[in-house]
Amino acid sequence: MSSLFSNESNTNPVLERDVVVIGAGPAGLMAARTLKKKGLSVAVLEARDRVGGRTWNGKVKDAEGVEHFVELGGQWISPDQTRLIELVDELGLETFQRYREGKSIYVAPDGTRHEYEGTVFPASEKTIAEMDRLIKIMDDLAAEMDPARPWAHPRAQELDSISFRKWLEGLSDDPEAIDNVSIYVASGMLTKPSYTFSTLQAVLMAASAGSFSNLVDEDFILDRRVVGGMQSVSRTMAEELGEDVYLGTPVRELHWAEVDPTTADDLNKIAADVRDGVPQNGEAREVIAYSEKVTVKARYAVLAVPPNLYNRISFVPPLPRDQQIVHQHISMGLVIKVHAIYDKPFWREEGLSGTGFGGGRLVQEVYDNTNYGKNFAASAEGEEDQYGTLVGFVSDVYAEEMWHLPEEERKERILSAMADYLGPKTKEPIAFYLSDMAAEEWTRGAYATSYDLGGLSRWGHLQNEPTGSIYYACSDIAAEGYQHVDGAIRQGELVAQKIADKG
Ligand SMILES: Cc1cc2nc3c(=O)[nH]c(=O)nc-3n(C[C@H](O)[C@H](O)[C@H](O)COP(=O)(O)OP(=O)(O)OC[C@H]3O[C@@H](n4cnc5c(N)ncnc54)[C@H](O)[C@@H]3O)c2cc1C
Repeated sequence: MSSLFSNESNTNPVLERDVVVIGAGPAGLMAARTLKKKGLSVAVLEARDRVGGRTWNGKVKDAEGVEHFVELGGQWISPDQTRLIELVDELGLETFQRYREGKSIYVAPDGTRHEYEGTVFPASEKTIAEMDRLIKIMDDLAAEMDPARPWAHPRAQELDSISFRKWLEGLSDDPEAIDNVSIYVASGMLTKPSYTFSTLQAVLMAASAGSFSNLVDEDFILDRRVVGGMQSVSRTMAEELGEDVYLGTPVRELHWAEVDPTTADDLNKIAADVRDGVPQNGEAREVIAYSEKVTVKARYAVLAVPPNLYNRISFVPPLPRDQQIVHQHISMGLVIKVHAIYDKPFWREEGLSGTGFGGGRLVQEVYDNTNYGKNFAASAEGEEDQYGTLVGFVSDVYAEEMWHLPEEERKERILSAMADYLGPKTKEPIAFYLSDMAAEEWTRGAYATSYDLGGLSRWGHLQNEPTGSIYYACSDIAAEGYQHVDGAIRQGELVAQKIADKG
């Protein structure tokens, strides 16, 4: 079979390991850590020059040159994310709670600003009752779903054939209630417009977090952060793995099977075929992962990259037809994470928590994201940062709109939208930074990938099935902790266990 890498001119060092792990995000590192603990040898090949994937500690400078700590990617942990909570503890890391004292702000569709306490938006009684009714319907559906097998839900096909927006519109004629309920999954989680993904996908998001009511409760879903940033979880695992982690090493080609030549169609000149990912009568064979720096021969591969990036790797032979089709129907969402730093958390002096919501607005959610513990700024161990940080999110179609604006106009529009919640001081941060991973070659969007309409019920059952000796691990194909770091950790551990069980 012709190949860019498997030829005589390739003089890269060849490593022999039990398992080659592709991707040093939380899923890949957890897989490698677990495999190593079970006595298997590993090599982790990571495309970027850092570990952590979509978790990433960054910094932004103010005009005085002070560097402020920002989390460019994943950061929050909720109480149901028990495997991640345990791991943080095992790694000797600590967490702190998001600031939540004081009143929250709700900006209604007519632009009026309301202060409120608790988790119920101060909408009209009718809208609140309607939201409660819709949330209850979602809770009931989520309770019926096994998040490991959403395609097995009794109404899977029906719920997967209708967009979340259309489905909500069929249940309610209150657009404010629909906007407010849909943001928890659409802009708030899948970061796609609610008319582009199915109700089944929305129910999965709820089931993976325990219930839809959990998604609605920001004090639950955005509960704690890791002192030193979520990337510290990956960094600490990578430190343990030491020289087994190879940075700046994108895997370009993965050899995984011998095809059965008898399946070739000579008459029409169609190459031999790989059926069902089980060549050689079901025998998995050695894999060889090629990169520009090293080649790894291994008994198994763990592909720990988001599904939208599978096709960046050249599989030799090509993957079975099922996989080739499925991978075309999984795509990343799109969201800009806004970081605005202030001399102090001014909103607290006004009795505000920093939390604000407004369904359908440019910035639909803002939170106090003030740091804790020693990072880049002047704070110390065990103390809160003296600077105040706000984080906001600009999702899907709004994110597209913002990137097409000149930089100053973009900043002005976003800060004005945040000021709708927390007042004019919001417009004067001492430092400002927008993170989104759409321009990152090794992610290409945020927060995570999901299926297009109908995809989950049609192909979801294939996403965790190994292909020969290739095992898939990523938060985006997780059950509990779906699209979250907890899901990545669970997935990494699960595939490591499956491989170890094979011996
Ligand atoms: C802005 C943002 C905010 C988020 N907020 C939260 C949050 O608050 N809480 C939460 O729990 N989750 C959050 N998430 C999601 C969370 O970060 C992800 O679920 C998690 O990082 C997924 O881990 P993973 O290992 O599955 O994939 P990734 O983190 O994407 O890691 C995959 C790794 O594979 C590497 N890679 C890709 N292709 C190749 C190749 N060919 N060869 C070698 N390496 C390759 C990549 O460089 C990357 O390092 C957020 C994500 C983003 C982007």
